[in-house]
Amino acid sequence: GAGHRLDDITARGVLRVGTTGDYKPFSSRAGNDFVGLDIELADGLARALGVKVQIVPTSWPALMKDFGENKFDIALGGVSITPERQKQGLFSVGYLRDGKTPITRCENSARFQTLAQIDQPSVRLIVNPGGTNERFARSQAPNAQLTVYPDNVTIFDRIVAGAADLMMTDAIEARLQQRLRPRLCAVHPDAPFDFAEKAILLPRDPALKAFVDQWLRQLIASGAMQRSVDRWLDFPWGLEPLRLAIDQRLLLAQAVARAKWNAQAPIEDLGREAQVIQAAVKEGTALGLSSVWIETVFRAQIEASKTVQRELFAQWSAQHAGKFDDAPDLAKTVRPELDRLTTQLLRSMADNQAVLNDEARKADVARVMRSLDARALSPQAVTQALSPFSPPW
Ligand SMILES: O=C(O)C(=O)C[C@]1(C(=O)O)C=C[C@@H](O)C=C1
Repeated sequence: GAGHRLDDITARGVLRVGTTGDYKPFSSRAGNDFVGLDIELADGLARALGVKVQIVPTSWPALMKDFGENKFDIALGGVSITPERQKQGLFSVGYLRDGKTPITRCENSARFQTLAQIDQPSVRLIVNPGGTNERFARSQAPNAQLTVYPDNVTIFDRIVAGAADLMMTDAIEARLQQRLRPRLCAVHPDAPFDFAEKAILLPRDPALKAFVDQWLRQLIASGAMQRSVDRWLDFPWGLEPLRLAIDQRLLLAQAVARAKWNAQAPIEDLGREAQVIQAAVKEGTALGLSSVWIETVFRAQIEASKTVQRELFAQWSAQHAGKFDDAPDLAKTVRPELDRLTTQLLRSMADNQAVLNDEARKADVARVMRSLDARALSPQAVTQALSPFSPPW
């Protein structure tokens, strides 16, 4: 029963942790890999309990239902203490004080200082559903035009694109997003509209709560909590577009391989390789990247692509596979797509030059870069593709 969950957890040897994975710096998901301040907290808590962590993905709208259905033991990831949630479970002591503040395109900062300014029919407010942000928007700005937008990750791009005027969210997230998206400004993160505390959602087991509270109090009192918060705010989240470009390029090697298999063409095309490198050097040097660095990165991507293709060819040969019905056209569709990714890769390299060259941030760079979907395709190709960014991988 709920009264003996600490015993259940220790007997099982596993702490099941519910988290949404869509809320930086607390909980961020890439594939099946979760990172962030609260993931680190979950790891630390499990270590203190002498058990392993099992992450259970959930969402803001489903959080309390999943908790009620015992899909996980505890939940964290920027979860605020609210009276509704307190009806269903216990909360640990708070580990971070925060509150709602607007985030908007910087030129609009002066227009959205107060709730009176925001609560107007002409104002287009955007909000993610199911959590305290939606509750705050509906209760504090009922006269504004409200768009409920379900993707917490791309919602900030809607503001950049001008599809919405502002969002009201926790100051810590507003601060982080203004770093990631220079056109956005957190309006008054030091003086939020309200106050809420982030805490760990717990089952109604006083023994578990006593253990968690004691552990958290020590972290807070020693200053370790503040150091973690600072570190996760400063985490190189901005590298994600670079990781995505590398991942997409590797995944596209499957389409290249299918086209070549059907055409019975060789995997290696040195003429095309020279073209790819030359185009990348031209475009990248204009962005301020060194030609040596560009060439190193693109050689690695090409080698990784050939690894994927060779592995697939070996598999298809062994299966005596025939031609594919759905092979794409290499020249008309696949290579233009690769060229588009070249641009994306170079831009994100240029945007992140300082971080990538910072010896002190090597471990964090590795942490962001490692979760590639293409790992399921070929671990060796992933190692090759990532090798220029922080050896050894
Ligand atoms: O475009 C191709 O033909 C590919 O196989 C892709 C690619 C690349 O990664 O850019 C890889 C190997 C070839 O030698 C040339 C280019």
